Amino acid sequence: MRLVVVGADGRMGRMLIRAVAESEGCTLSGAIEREGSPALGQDAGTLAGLQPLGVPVTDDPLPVFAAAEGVLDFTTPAATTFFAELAAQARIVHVVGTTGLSEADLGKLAAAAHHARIVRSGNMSLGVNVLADLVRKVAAALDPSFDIEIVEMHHRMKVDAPSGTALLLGEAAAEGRGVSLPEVRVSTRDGHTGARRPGDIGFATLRGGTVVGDHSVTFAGAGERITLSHHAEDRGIFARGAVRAAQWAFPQAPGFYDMTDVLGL
Ligand SMILES: NC(=O)C1=CN([C@@H]2O[C@H](COP(=O)(O)OP(=O)(O)OC[C@H]3O[C@@H](n4cnc5c(N)ncnc54)[C@H](OP(=O)(O)O)[C@@H]3O)[C@@H](O)[C@H]2O)C=CC1
Ligand SMILES: O=C(O)C1=N[C@H](C(=O)O)C[C@H](O)C1
Repeated sequence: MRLVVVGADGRMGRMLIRAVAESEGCTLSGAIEREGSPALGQDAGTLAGLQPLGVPVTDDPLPVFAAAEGVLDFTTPAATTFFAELAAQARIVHVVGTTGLSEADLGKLAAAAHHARIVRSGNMSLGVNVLADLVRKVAAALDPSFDIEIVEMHHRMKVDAPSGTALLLGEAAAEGRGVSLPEVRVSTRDGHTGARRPGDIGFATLRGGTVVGDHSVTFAGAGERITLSHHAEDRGIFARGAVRAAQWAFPQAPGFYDMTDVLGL
């Protein structure tokens, strides 16, 4: 499968180039960066710490998308909605790892999914998606008097909060409990907040250092607590998940999919 990496010089972009190069049945057919990026013109393999792959980084996505079968996109919301339109025009697979997307951004992706095969997830790792399944089951099994709190920690450069993974886990908890996350979500607490409202799902965000991604979901009841957690140690888990998603989506019909479809969860 001919794959393009957009945001090629990013933390995930470089990891994705490596994952594509190491995946059987995949070749890197293009690497895109934004206009003015110092990576433009460099070989994508060299950029990712590999031998040269003969793929120069460019800021012109049109010819690159036209010659590709899929695009791996871990960039920014503005870039992702732009690339979704191009992927729809080219009728190719678009794997979206970008987090911090607004409802309006998601609407644009849904529109693009009439023609593109889009797989989007706040976390492309197998471990987190299995964790989400467990969270859904635990939330359904426990009575609603258990308070649900989600804590995440990421590196100091992360720009969005709560993380896409925290929101994915919150959605799983809300689904298990049969409630709508926007109605029970509490993402900030400061000052005299009053007592916890029964049924709320709380989010706490920590930022610092080089943490790849830590998430935990605590179910706190009267006299007991259950905590389920995941610790990402290497961004390769997200990159390999993204390549797997692209390969899964290749034979599918146009549509909007997520990692539960890819992994059959
Ligand atoms: N779903 C998942 O499993 C995971 C999701 N993520 C998400 O992926 C996203 C990227 O994370 P990360 O790699 O750490 O971030 P980085 O900032 O390191 O990488 C983003 C890259 O995209 C580039 N970029 C921005 N705009 C454009 C554009 N218009 N065209 C081409 N390239 C562009 C940036 O360039 P420049 O810096 O020059 O602006 C940068 O190189 C985040 O939203 C993060 O939360 C991360 C890990 C796993
Ligand atoms: O920005 C990151 O680094 C990560 N972002 C994703 C998120 O928002 O959950 C996935 C992973 O935790 C790393």
